[in-house]
Amino acid sequence: MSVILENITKSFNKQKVLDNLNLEVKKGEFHVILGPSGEGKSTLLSIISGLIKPDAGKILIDGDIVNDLPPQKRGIGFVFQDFALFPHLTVFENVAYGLKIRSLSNKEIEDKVTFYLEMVGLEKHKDKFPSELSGGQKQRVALARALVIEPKVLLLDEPLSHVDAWQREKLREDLKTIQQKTGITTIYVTHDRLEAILLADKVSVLHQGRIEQTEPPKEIFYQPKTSFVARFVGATNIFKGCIIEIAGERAKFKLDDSNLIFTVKNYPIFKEKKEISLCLHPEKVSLSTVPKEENHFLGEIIDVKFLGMYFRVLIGMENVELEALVPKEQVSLLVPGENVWICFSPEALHPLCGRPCRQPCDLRKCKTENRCH
Ligand SMILES: Nc1ncnc2c1ncn2[C@@H]1O[C@H](COP(=O)(O)OP(=O)(O)OP(=O)(O)O)[C@@H](O)[C@H]1O
Repeated sequence: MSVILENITKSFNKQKVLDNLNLEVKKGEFHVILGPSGEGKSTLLSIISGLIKPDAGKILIDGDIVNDLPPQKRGIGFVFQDFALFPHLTVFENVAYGLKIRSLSNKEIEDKVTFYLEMVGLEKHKDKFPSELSGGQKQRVALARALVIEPKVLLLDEPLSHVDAWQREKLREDLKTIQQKTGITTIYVTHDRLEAILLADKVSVLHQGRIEQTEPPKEIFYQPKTSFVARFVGATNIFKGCIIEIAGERAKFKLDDSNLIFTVKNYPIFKEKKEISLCLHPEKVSLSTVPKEENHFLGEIIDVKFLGMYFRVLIGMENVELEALVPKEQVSLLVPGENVWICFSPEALHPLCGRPCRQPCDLRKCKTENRCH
């Protein structure tokens, strides 16, 4: 079932948390809402489920407006961050609870609970109490309990945040498999960009009460459209400057406060003398002892941080600092104080909007000066 939110607004104590928010989740989609803590992610899920009423706006499930339907009539399964299991009931009884209050027969309850406990890999633990389970197992019970009522939509509120790192990976994989198997429309909120990449068909980034960009994970990560999205997904190199020349497939971009000129792919929104910001993902920068690529600049290594498989390298060049994420094989190059060639392709640079649009931003449609820029 599809879920559509139209112009949802919600304030607490006169403080706006959601501000004319629009969102479209297609049938069968695994949709991740990504945003920092306190941006209103849980509020958004509570509004969809009916636990909280919006101050304004419409909630549509499968095309029907459900604003006035109570939570139990919306056909929604909810998995909370903190499991919210009944401590005095066994795993089986926790999962069976939603079916009992719907007055199903004992046989139907037995069959459905067994089916979903098998799906989440907990059939052997059905007689245990929540206190006898690990965090990951508790969240599997919560997932089975949400699925057993066969909801039209599954909402998950940071379900992996109280699960240890080892179990988190396995549970994340299982969640994706279960969602694909059941085909249930799923909305998953998180502040963790890795979870968003690994799980989502589509990611929506929430900022200042609105969805700032909705796209598949690859586009969100490599083609962020606002500086907030860029920073949040790790595209930390953001340059302000001006398009000074356009020639066919290429444009020249001069950075503010520097003599540096980058060669950029020519985007339809570019015009000569246009002021714009470009972002460059640190992964798209390579460091070399010899100049490579259309963009190559000599810089000085300022700092090197070890991140496991990669090094995060801070390099300075002509009033500009830039981050590169480079594989550890390049470690011999990386000595603070040494010079190094900073290389990247024109395609690695992406234009950003000056300010967010009311609708999720789409630069391809944004050809005029006055909408996004
Ligand atoms: N019932 C409430 N009464 C008053 N303020 C609330 C209520 N619920 C949420 N808020 C406030 O609304 C804002 C958004 O909260 P919300 O829990 O939706 O954010 P979140 O993005 O889910 O954060 P987190 O990732 O930390 O869970 C916060 O400032 C919070 O204090």
